[in-house]
Amino acid sequence: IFGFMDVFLENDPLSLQKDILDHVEFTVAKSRFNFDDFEAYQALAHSVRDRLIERWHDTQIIFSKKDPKRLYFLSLEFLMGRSLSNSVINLGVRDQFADALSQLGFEFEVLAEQEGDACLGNGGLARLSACQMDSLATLDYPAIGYGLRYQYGLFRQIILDGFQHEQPDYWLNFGNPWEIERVHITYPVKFYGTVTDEVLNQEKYKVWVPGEMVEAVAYDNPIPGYGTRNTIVLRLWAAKPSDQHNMEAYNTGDYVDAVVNRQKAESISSILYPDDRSYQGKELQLKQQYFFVSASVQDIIRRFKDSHKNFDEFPEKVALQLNDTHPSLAIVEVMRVLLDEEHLGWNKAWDIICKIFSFTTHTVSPEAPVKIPVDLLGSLLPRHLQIIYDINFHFVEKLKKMIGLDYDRLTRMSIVEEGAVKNIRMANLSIICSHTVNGVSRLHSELLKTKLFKDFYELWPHKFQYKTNGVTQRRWIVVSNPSLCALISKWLGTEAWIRDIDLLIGLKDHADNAELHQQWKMVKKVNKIRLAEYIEAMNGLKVSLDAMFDVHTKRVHEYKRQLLNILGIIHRYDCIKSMNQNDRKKVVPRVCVMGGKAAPGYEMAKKIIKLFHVVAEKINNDNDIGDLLKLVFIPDYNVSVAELVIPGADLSQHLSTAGHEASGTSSMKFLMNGCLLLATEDGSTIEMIEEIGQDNMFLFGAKVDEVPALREKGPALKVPLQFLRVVRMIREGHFGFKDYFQSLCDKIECENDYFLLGADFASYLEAQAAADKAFVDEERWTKMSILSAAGSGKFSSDRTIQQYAENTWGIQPCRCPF
Ligand SMILES: CCc1ccc([C@H](C)CC(=O)N[C@@H]2O[C@H](CO)[C@@H](O)[C@H](O)[C@H]2O)cc1
Repeated sequence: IFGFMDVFLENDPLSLQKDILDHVEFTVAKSRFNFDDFEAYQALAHSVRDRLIERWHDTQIIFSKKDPKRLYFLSLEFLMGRSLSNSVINLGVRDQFADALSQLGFEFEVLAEQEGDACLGNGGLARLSACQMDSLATLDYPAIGYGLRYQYGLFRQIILDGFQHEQPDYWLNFGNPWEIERVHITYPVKFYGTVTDEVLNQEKYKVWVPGEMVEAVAYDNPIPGYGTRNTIVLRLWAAKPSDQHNMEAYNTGDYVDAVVNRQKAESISSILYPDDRSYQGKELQLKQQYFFVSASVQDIIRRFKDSHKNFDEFPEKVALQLNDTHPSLAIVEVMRVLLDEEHLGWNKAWDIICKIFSFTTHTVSPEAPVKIPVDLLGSLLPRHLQIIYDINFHFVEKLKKMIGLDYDRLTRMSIVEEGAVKNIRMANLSIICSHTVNGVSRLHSELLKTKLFKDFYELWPHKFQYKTNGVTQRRWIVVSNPSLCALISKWLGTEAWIRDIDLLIGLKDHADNAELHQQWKMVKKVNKIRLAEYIEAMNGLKVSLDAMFDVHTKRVHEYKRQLLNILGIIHRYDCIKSMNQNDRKKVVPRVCVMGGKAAPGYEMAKKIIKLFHVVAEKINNDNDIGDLLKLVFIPDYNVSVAELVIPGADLSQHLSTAGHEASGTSSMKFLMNGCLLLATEDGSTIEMIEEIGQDNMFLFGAKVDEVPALREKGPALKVPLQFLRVVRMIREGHFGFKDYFQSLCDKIECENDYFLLGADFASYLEAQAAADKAFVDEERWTKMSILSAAGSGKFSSDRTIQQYAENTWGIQPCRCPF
């Protein structure tokens, strides 16, 4: 079509060597005869980037030619991790680069270790966004991700004497080869100020006169698809001082102050809020949310107006996805622009809003939905508050007609929460203004319909759907577990599963094949060795490869019940201690691996991390125990650490009290890597049972509909003696820090035990015993492991994105033809 095919960059080892050495000399500016691993990594990264940019340009050409409906994915968090390995694998040039490097005397894997993680997010929601971007690109959907370019990502977790300490993550210290600064793509963002009325050709319009302006600058991160030339973009905004500054300040001599003031602008996008529990109501957090929303909306409308005359087509060309409520101000911002700048009038503007927005919520707990104090919103965004009041007025008027004067319900559904402190309910705003409201698993969606958003479901049942989460098999098998990737391709006789994961089910036919069993065990061994080496390097602990590697890695939260795991470990230790030599021979050796960050202000979570360390201290140094039980806390758990831990796990734990985990996604990564799950029937685990069968999992605990009754019971609730015993051991200081852990014990004793650790303890121990029993039967375990991977296809983010594209966004693939 374009007749300039031959301009493409060559990928033969010789051309690659030349490109890398050119970047050493001209990009890294080091002599091509003397450069170290990090400089080699930087040169390698730039060579790969060149190929990403080339494909990105070709993709943009197709998109602007075909002018398809586009998806705009708005998320305040993207947990991208490392880009090098994923990029060369999706570009299909990993081996070529590895060859070129080895001829230059470098090893690809060694250079890959030089890259730091891009940790621009907290946990589940953030990593899900990254997996979904990979699937959007791979499935050739015309999409753009919008977010914030934090200068400080999620804090580095340092463990000192068993306590978590946070260190700032200045990840841009040595530059970032995976982004392209778009100095010409900038937008002014306004804050504060007043709203006045203006009359234009007899029409009255609102004009917002801001009190402060900053500049948003775009940084583009190319996202390559796998097995396609399509490469889409993740556009992250950074705040810069606006050059519209009032000269006045300078002339009055306080020049330095004026410049310092300017500098302050940059702080808006500087740091990620490390708390994934609830909105702190901080002004800076709200400024961040509006800053990225305003820049993104201006960019979306600019792109639309570049090739469309009027807004009638807008809903046919634009789908806006709200990743939880954090970007929901986008609704009000689009309304403001359509009203105040495009002068479309209320009805036309409102009609467009209701056709373009879709909202996905990721939380179940009633207190999580974001509420913004009216005062704060009114001072920072005076025009937006007016529009929210108008939206609410129209909504409540309509509601009255539909449900009559049921004041309780009207009050519950109002966007404005009256009370001592008036708040704006961002979840209500998001539901009212979105055509679709998605949960992230089937159970989650049921809970939204019957509890969290019951009023809205009864009003608009058609709006409520669910898209069970998924993870990308490119990063979570091909990149992180190359030996399993090769084994699967060999037994399926194709690599097509990497783009079409349902083919994985083909492994089921070989689930009893001894040869596969032997090779499957070998792959797990290789990955356990890699994990054991990392543990020894990080913790100085030598662990036995014959032990069951039992892994519990995720953010630390009381509802995720890392404490239940620790109580189970203390019970196991206590049992072993009271055994005679002979019985000890029957004990299945365990290496209990825990990892995860606690939000800095989350005291209880930090106590749980400390408790794990003091219990580890006791058990790991108890000669009676030896290799029967070892505890390892992996510090600073992030994406690249997960890529190393997950392939090496035999068993992974997902212990959330039923009804508390919206979905869970780490469980999906473990499943894909043939790791068996010990879990409660919560979130997406329920759908896993349907896919692989409960015989291949170790399930325990109260089911979601049993929880309320158990909570009712309070002090009458029967808890096993073993539970009381292990809690008493902690209370009595068996592991030290007696006083420090009292509050932790208080929270799990009888009526306070909101997350039902006592109620679930007995069945938890049974599930653990069942896992021990299965583990010693290697062929049974290996079969369960093969069937777990074989049945994991549903949990690919490709399936999730396909469902969103067809049922929510109404977008079609637009593939680069060459
Ligand atoms: C404003 C503070 C804040 C920041 C992030 C969040 C996230 C929504 C928390 C989160 O990551 N939730 C997790 O989302 C995953 C992806 O859908 C789910 O799999 C997890 O069950 C859910 O806990 C809440 C509040």
